[in-house]
Amino acid sequence: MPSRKFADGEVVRGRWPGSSLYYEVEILSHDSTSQLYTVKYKDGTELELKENDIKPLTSFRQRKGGSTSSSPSRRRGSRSRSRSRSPGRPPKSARRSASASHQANIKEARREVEVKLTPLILKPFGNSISRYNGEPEHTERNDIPHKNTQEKFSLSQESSYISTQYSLRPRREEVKLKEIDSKEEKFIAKELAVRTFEVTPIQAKDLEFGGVPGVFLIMFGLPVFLFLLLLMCKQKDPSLLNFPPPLPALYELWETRVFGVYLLWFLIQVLFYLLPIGKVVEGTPLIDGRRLKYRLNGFYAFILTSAVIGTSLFQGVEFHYVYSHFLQFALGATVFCVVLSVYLYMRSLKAPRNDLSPASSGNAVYDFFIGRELNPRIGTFDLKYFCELRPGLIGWVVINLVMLLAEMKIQDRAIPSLAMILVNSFQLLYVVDALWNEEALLTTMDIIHDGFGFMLAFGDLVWVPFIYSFQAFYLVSHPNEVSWPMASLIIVLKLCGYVIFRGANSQKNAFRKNPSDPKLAHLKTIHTSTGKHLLVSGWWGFVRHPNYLGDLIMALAWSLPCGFNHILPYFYVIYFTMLLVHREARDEYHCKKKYGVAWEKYCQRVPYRIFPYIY
Ligand SMILES: NC(=O)C1=CN([C@@H]2O[C@H](COP(=O)(O)OP(=O)(O)OC[C@H]3O[C@@H](n4cnc5c(N)ncnc54)[C@H](OP(=O)(O)O)[C@@H]3O)[C@@H](O)[C@H]2O)C=CC1
Ligand SMILES: CC(C)CCC[C@@H](C)[C@H]1CC=C2C3=C(CC[C@@]21C)[C@@]1(C)CC[C@H](O)C(C)(C)[C@@H]1CC3
Repeated sequence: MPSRKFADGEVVRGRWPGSSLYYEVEILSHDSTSQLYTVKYKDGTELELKENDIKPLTSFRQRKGGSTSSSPSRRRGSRSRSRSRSPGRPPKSARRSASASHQANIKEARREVEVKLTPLILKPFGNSISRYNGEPEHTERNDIPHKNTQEKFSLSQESSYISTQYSLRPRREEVKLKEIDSKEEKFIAKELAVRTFEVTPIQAKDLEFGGVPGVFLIMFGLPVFLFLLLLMCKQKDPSLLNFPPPLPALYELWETRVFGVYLLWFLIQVLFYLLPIGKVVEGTPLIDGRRLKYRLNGFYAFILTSAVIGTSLFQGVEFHYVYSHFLQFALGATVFCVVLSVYLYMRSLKAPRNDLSPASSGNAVYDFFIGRELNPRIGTFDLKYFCELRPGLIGWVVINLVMLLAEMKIQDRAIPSLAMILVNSFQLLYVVDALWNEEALLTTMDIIHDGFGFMLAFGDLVWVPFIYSFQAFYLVSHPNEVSWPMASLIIVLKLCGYVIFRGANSQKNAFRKNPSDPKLAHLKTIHTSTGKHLLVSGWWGFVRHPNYLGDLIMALAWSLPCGFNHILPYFYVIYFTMLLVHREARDEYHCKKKYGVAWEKYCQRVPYRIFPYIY
């Protein structure tokens, strides 16, 4: 049996493939068949190396008077670029978790290090570390001499992501490096000037949602559609074959008191958001390396809201008012959302370029919809983050409760129907889960890529509370008796969906947080040119979006308690399938750009997107 020279866990120097440069790595495992070692660089990058490409730490010459200035952060002072991750600068979490002896090893190794790891910013937009270059082996490219800065930094017009690349250079090239750095800076500054929203040609960017006409239609069509749906649902026979009821005039729907109640609700949620309880975490790095801080207190806000609602019920507050003025509330929320969107657009005109969303295009209509500013904040108050989880999502649960009480009142029931209980508890679980796992929101497309504009404002503040509660609204005027065997089947379906949804989301979040989490050691991964890995087994080896699959199964379980008399309560499942299929396509587009051939490899290994053997 062939012997191995290095043991698992040993800290050694590994050659950066394609170069003669060595970096400190940790041996993770050894494959006796291929004779390859799997090693991990300090940034978490894992590679397979031959034994010849690995040297013990002791075989490196000790630098006299070893300065520790090899750290990119020290060399570059406080400039934001130094914050980018590189094999030479491990992420904070990795630094924290290392043992004391390992730390000593790292310090020792730093003194000896003969090379520099320089993160180079290639693109001026976005806040995720990504690049597209069409090949999975980032290691091969990094030592290519960059004679032509312009060529090296050529930017694909449609990409909106910041790209970070590790450049490996011997120490003696420091002076040259500085010259290149200053060229890079000039180039990036020039690029920034060119790639502003004012001058970016719209046609050069792939606009999503059908471009300007598409978003125009969505912005006017969706509110009208919302009111039509609610009006149809209130009809005795809500068949689609029936002529839709006429939309009431705006003045008939507007009630200042309702709007006041809505504002009060919003302000209570603002107050809860501002409470200094809950842990503070950092979001993903922004274009300039900054990481915004977010307080995770959504779950506390939910508990406090429940206490307020419980007390109000006890005090005899008439919650039926919300049901009897449901359309007026929907209009109040829509007006609020339009005002908010105008405010968001106006303030974005003054926002620094670095704060713009990678999705913004330069077209006023499109940007009003998609959101021009990525993370609009008033002080530490993050408007998008707040709206995504609080007033709408918690509001949805409160509206469901209102529907449950309305059902009891209108149908003269002593207890709510089983169908209503199922719908309420399933959706309550969904919302509590979102608030409990609040941190996961920070890596969603909405936070990382989309700006805060009409789309998310309307989605968060109007669509979620007034459409996602549609099944409960339907049951108030269209009772459906569910048998216990049927209820049991629906519960099993809901739980299956939840297990897939939560399992997939938790697996990915844990992997992104710590790729070498021992709990995930059994999972297979492929590495990508960005240094990040993609899971190709476990949930993410089943289909490419297992979390969407779970979410859709849950959506079906929410509609089934409404029975099969009408298609209307299945509207959510139909809409949600369309939303997630479209979202999957958007994500696919971004991932292809980010991961290039590695993504294609992943698609080959995991051919189905959402539904196994179907799509
Ligand atoms: N109820 C609702 O109305 C809605 C619910 N949702 C739910 O929100 C959740 C978040 O959705 P969303 O933000 O769209 O996207 P995902 O949580 O699915 O995240 C997609 C990202 O995950 C990473 N990724 C993709 N494949 C892999 C892989 N194989 N291994 C590791 N990482 C991978 C990529 O980012 P990177 O590599 O950069 O980490 C990709 O961009 C989902 O559960 C969804 O169902 C979403 C929309 C609406
Ligand atoms: C109507 C518009 C054209 C589209 C609106 C889409 C929005 C309704 C959704 C976009 C992404 C969302 C997410 C959730 C709710 C719906 C919206 C706002 C989410 C908060 C639901 C709970 C989940 O657990 C989640 C992962 C936190 C979701 C994040 C995305």
